[in-house]
Amino acid sequence: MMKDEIKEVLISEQEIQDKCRELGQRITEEYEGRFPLVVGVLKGAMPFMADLTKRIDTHIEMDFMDVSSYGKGLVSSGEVKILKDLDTSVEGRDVLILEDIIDSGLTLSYLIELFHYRKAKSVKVVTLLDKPDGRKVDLVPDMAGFIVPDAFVVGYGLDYIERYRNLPYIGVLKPEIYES
Ligand SMILES: O=P(O)(O)OC[C@H]1O[C@H](OP(=O)(O)OP(=O)(O)O)[C@H](O)[C@@H]1O
Ligand SMILES: Nc1nc2[nH]cnc2c(=O)[nH]1
Repeated sequence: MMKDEIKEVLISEQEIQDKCRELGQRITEEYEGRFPLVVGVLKGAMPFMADLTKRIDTHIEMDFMDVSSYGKGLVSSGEVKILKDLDTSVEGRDVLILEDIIDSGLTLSYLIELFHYRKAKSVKVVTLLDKPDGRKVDLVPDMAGFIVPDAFVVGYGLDYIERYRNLPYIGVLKPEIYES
């Protein structure tokens, strides 16, 4: 079974759900009456977007972007390519980007710059996981769920070669998975 391939659970399903409730409350308070555009970054942010937005008790608009850093697998190359753009204009909007993880920070710094260039009124970032040790650019999220160590994590949207996104928790894989 898939769960037998996990060496260690770092963040449990319950901890993730509790964090979504807490972040949802903070977002509700901050964005009440502002009708923000909440942008989920595919594919990784999909489970977080689904759970977190249900905890936001004010009107929001949801949209998605699919960006890919070239070089799949364990290492990000730093080049970002738009695979699916927003359906909505960000001009004059309060944009809240939802990410599953910030590692090098390259994906997000690209998106933040892009949304400012497109004349968003404000651009903020909420990430479930923050891996500060992986940073290649100076970027601090406005809200972060959990700090994770400098290890490759999977689950709850995060993949290894497109697998493990459907795990309900965050964990690290057994070393033999990378060898096979
Ligand atoms: O801070 P960075 O080093 O840029 O890494 C973070 C990005 O990497 C992952 O996405 P990926 O490009 O693997 O696409 P995916 O969400 O479709 O798996 C993750 O979902 C973040 O978007
Ligand atoms: N699955 C996964 N994707 C990432 N993208 C950037 N860092 C990570 C990570 O630790 N795990």
